[in-house]
Amino acid sequence: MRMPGTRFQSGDMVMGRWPGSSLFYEVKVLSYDAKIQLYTVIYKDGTELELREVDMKSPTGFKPSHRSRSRSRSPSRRRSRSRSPARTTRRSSSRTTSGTFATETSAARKEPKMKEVLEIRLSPVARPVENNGHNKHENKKNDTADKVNENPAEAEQEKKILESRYNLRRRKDDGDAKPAEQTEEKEAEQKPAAATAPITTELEFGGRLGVSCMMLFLPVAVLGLMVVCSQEDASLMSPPSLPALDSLLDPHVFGMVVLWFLFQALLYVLPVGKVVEGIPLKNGEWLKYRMNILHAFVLTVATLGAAVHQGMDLSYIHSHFLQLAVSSLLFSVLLSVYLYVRSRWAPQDQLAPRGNSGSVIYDFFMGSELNPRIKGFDLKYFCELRPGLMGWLVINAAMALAEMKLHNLDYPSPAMILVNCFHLFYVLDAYWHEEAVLGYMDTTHAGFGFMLVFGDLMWVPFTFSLQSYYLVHHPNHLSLPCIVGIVTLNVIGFCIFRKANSQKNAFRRNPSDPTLSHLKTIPTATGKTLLVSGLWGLVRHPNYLGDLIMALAWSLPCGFTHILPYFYVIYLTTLLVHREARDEAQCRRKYGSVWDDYCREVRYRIIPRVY
Ligand SMILES: NC(=O)C1=CN([C@@H]2O[C@H](COP(=O)(O)OP(=O)(O)OC[C@H]3O[C@@H](n4cnc5c(N)ncnc54)[C@H](OP(=O)(O)O)[C@@H]3O)[C@@H](O)[C@H]2O)C=CC1
Ligand SMILES: CC(C)CCC[C@@H](C)[C@H]1CC=C2C3=C(CC[C@@]21C)[C@@]1(C)CC[C@H](O)C[C@@H]1CC3
Repeated sequence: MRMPGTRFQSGDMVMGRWPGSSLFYEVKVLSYDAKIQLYTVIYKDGTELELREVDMKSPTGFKPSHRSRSRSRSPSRRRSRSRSPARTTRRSSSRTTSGTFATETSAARKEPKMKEVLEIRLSPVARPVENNGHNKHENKKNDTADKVNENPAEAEQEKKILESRYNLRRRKDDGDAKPAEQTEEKEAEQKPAAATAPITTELEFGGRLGVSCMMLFLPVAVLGLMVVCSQEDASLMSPPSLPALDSLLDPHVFGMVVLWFLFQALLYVLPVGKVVEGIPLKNGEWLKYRMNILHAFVLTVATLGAAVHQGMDLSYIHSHFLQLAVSSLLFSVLLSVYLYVRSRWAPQDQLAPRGNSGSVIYDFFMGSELNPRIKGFDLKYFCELRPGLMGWLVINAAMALAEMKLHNLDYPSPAMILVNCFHLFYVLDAYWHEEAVLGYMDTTHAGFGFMLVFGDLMWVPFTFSLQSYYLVHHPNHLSLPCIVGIVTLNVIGFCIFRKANSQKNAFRRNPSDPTLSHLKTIPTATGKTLLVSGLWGLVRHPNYLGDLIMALAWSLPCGFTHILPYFYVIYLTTLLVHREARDEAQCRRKYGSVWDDYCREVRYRIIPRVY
């Protein structure tokens, strides 16, 4: 793609300086950000970094060094042989000239060792996700801490070297990198150019065909599961008796879905709760978010409680379950169309890196705009936590009432109580850690399109509540030891999930946090470090492990007669395995060969000794 006003163009193969050295490697130019005047380039080993124009040269005039022909090694392979990239910077240039596609300028060879180092600007670091607003600057210092090195003096020395040598800046589309300041001198030197969004070339989910199939199949699957769940024989093998199609779309029910969405939107804009800064935009602005979800939850419970007290029958949700799902689907489609249309006018620097392929169907599914907002109203953040997750809890409560009504019970069954309590606890935990969601992958990387809209507004409330829906029609007796066993399993899962997430969030907020000083870490070239001990040394995604253990505990109260209540476990396993692979690819791009070092250190992905 043509990038006006720049010396290098997207797709050009040029020589890019390896930060902290005088070595130049062949790199491919991916894009240019005019606002911060940095090129995103990719090295041959897959490391993506951002370089200034002064650190890039045209390939003509470079000669490969002698040894380069016989021993081919990428910058990071050289590094990984001995040390992490942070440490590599200490090595003398003579030792590092043996890479094939590493070539050294003759001028650079003559430079004294310290002068070889670029004028360094330390990589901007992760934005705090749970404590935003206080420590922007503190983080810049802290994230360079190298805790692998147990000797404080040496660690300090290493930190200084990093700080003084690195001129790396993480790719902006990694989401949490704050654009670095340019010196006035440099700004004057560089020509302004139009901001362009990188074109998505690697299509996920099987590309256009894959996402088209998903868009047709997923809604049908949700409705199919709901129909099967309500039948006496909830077997996936027995053909379900289908409801009349014209009964599925009820304008009254659709009105209720819209009302629910608007009610939650109203609670979101209430001027209560603190406002925090979230992820930065490509133009360097920080988005602001209001944290008032617990207020919204309490007000929702109070409003529904008052409505029930006034005679509203919550079991309406049970009797109109399918219609509600169809209306939510229709609402999701309409919202996704709106999002796609508005994304066509969105500024380039606000497009999501994964949803800008140029294919209508693919971009509609993935979402083109990263953070679509109407004034300050953030549609993605709002949908991720509010109408769907709260709707899920309301559906669960309605199912408990329906069970009592259907079976003439004074109280819901123990199985129903367990399922309701587990789900409530999970959602409340997410609400308690509301700010943490600002740092999760979906918030930082994903565009807001059909996948997430449908996921948030139809998939979450109507598939996550299948267990309680199932129990209405399929009571399951639980003995006391069973109850104790299931609760214990859920507690174990929750402890792993919470500890892993809190540890990572606290570490990203402040890598020098004294409560985490016992944990080992490895540094990366971006200035960020990775945890390699404790839960994060056991597997690469301990938070996923905890989530999966909880998922199992939620299904067990439904017994073993049918597979349907285990749908959530199957879904979550599939989603998290896929998500892990996506995250892995992303981290490999971000951290280069240090990620491989990390993977060697922490061998298993989600389940210790198994996977
Ligand atoms: N119930 C459900 O349906 C779903 C639940 N979830 C849950 O949501 C939560 C968030 O999940 P998700 O956003 O996918 O992923 P994570 O919260 O695990 O975030 C992954 C990021 O963490 C950082 N990271 C990875 N390894 C390390 C390490 N060793 N040390 C420090 N940082 C590391 C990397 O980012 P960087 O280095 O750039 O900081 C990586 O990109 C999870 O608990 C998950 O279980 C998720 C999806 C669906
Ligand atoms: C349509 C597809 C099948 C995929 C849908 C995916 C979504 C349902 C999930 C994507 C990421 C999610 C997260 C959560 C809920 C499910 C979705 C929206 C949480 C909010 C659940 C509570 C956790 O504490 C945080 C999670 C963040 C990611």
